[in-house]
Amino acid sequence: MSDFISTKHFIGFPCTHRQWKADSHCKYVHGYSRSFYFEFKSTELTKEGWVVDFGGLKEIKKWLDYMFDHTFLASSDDPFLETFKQLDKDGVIQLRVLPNAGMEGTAQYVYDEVNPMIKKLTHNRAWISRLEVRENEKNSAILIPKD
Ligand SMILES: Nc1nc2c(c(=O)[nH]1)N=C([C@H](O)[C@H](O)COP(=O)(O)OP(=O)(O)OP(=O)(O)O)CN2
Repeated sequence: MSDFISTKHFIGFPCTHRQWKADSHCKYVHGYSRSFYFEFKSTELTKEGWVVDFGGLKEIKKWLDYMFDHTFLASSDDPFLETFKQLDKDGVIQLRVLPNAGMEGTAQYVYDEVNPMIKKLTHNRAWISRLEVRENEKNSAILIPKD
């Protein structure tokens, strides 16, 4: 029995974040166009011979748009969270809160949200075997789930 992997690259998600615990300039709000590179794995293919349908991932794209398209990402323990909530209320930013807004934190968050979507879509036939979250051409974090 072979393992099959298919991939999908979602690109162009302009959003901002800050790393409030950093001593460097990363503590200031800064923005990038993020991208998400998924690898999906299965040992069993669909009747068409696919791991996942490349065109069947609209729900995932919709969720990524909600989270990362023209949004302001804050870590849930950011001391300025209340200020950001007020800015969201005032219509200045679209606030999205996650446990950690950095690249590794985002990879974990996206994996936790999207892996169940893939499993549901494929009736547990396929899952995320690797996920790379990129903030620009230089920097990314890769999550490889434990089997
Ligand atoms: N492992 C991680 N390291 C860093 C993260 C991260 O999420 N994971 N994030 C940051 C900053 O928030 C920022 O995203 C990177 O800024 P910077 O250190 O300035 O990185 P540059 O690529 O611009 O650095 P150059 O030296 O100018 O190439 C920091 N680290």
